[in-house]
Amino acid sequence: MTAFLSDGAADTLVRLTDLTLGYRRHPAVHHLSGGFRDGSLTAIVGPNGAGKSTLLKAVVGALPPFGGSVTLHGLEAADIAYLPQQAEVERDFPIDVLDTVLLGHWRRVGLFRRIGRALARQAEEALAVVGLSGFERRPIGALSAGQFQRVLFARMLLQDARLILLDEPFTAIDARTTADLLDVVRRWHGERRTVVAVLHDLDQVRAHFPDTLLLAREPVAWGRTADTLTAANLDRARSMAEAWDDRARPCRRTAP
Ligand SMILES: Nc1ncnc2c1ncn2[C@@H]1O[C@H](COP(=O)(O)OP(=O)(O)OP(=O)(O)O)[C@@H](O)[C@H]1O
Repeated sequence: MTAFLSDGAADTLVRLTDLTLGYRRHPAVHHLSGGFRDGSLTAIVGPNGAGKSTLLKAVVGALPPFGGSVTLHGLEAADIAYLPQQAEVERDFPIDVLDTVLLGHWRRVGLFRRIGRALARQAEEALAVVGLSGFERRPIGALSAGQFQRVLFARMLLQDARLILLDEPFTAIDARTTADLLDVVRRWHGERRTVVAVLHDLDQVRAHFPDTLLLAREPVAWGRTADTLTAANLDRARSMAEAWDDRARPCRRTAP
């Protein structure tokens, strides 16, 4: 059975209305409607190229929709933390771990305000939460992929965002680091922040994520994880992705 979250719920923090997204007029996500509830913890899953990263980019406002809309209820830019895929994060510049974490504050304190002792202490505490005490003065270029991901989570801890969007946060990350960072995700959920994560490990999703959006260019199902990740829905997502033609012409379907 296909379940869809009602997008009219009063506690919806992010509402998607008949959202169609794409690049250079080629659609990547079609006619998606639904909502992320305030305080919910949602996984977005689907085959490669299903439009998962594209959807996160639209929610942060980095990609204007072809059609439909993203409505953020009572959220400002500073309330949103977005972690792109590792491959998209630049770490060639000479900056150390502590300063990277402190960048989590820039939207609130401004780039050129002096960082006081209290803020530096918060950054150190965030590093302790992710298991990186003692790494403060290490250049970020000298970290392993897992250590760097811990730094980015520490930065998000400092950001104190209401909506946290994570794009494949545990890809190429070892089991120990994944477990530690999943603890951070659970902590955010316990604090009633809204967390949305693009993930590929379905066992991990079933174990830790109460809600799931299954996407295959078009939405397949969106609701409680157990109702969404059924064999039938997963089969459907697979066949929808295989049937997709990347050279498809711009979408002409009208809203239902
Ligand atoms: N910058 C871009 N320019 C043009 N097309 C793009 C761009 N980014 C993504 N696409 C295309 O949009 C479609 C959806 O891509 P997207 O990265 O959102 O998928 P995904 O579900 O996140 O995939 P994966 O699981 O492989 O990360 C794909 O066909 C992809 O090739």
